[in-house]
Amino acid sequence: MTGHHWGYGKEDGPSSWYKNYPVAEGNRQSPIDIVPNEASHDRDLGPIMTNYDHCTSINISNNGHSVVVEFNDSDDRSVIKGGPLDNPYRLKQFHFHWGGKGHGGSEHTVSGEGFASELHLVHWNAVKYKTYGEASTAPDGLAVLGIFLETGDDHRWLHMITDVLYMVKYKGSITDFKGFNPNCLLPSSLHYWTYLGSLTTPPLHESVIWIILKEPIEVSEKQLGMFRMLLFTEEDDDQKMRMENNFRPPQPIKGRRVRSSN
Ligand SMILES: NS(=O)(=O)c1cc(F)ccc1F
Ligand SMILES: [Zn+2]
Repeated sequence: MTGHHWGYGKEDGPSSWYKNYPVAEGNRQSPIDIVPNEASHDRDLGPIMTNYDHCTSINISNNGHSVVVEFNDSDDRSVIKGGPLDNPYRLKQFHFHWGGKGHGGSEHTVSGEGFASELHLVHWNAVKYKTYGEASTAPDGLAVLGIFLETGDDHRWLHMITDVLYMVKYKGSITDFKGFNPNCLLPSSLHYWTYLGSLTTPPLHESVIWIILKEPIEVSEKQLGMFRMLLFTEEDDDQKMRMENNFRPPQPIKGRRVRSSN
């Protein structure tokens, strides 16, 4: 019996995930709508620090839900620390969520406004937990750094990713992707909002400390269009489903507090 099938379509999309993943209706689900003037400014929330050693990227793949760049997480070479985190969290992978041509695409929204896309850098607490799997089910197990992408100028470094997307067009495809330093995808300001939430795809574990950067990065419409040439479907699948709108809409805040760095 393979794991539950889920997707972003009418039948298997976000509104039906609760059937196989009841935590979808839990008290700390993600994403959420962030309302800046309701966020509490916390003086003792320090800056976040990323220390990404470029030689830890391994491969890039299409998992049928997004395009994912995996990292070697066997030591603390590439970590995020500071801010709301009690210790360094190890970079495991990053991936994207995006919309269809011209509308929506991000998962988190700001005052109800969505962005064209959202980049998630996924880290796990290797100080407290032995494996990513164990951390992914613990309330302080994961830290995901979210970065909004808006359309505008070409992003000089995103080309390193969009130029190889043709190699991972189909679900299940994977190719080498070494020497990529995700520091090149960060905006100039590391000011952020932070709150306690969950994975935004099944299994929707409530194990994520979210850190969402306030400043979006700019990418061109052309670069975003490259993501939309990816497919949800496998090479031998006769129906070719374009990979787009792979985002979960905002979930109930359920009394949670969103904190803001200075
Ligand atoms: N979109 S997400 O950053 O919450 C996420 C990260 C994972 F590693 C696995 C599942 C996820 F949904
Ligand atoms: Zn994500």
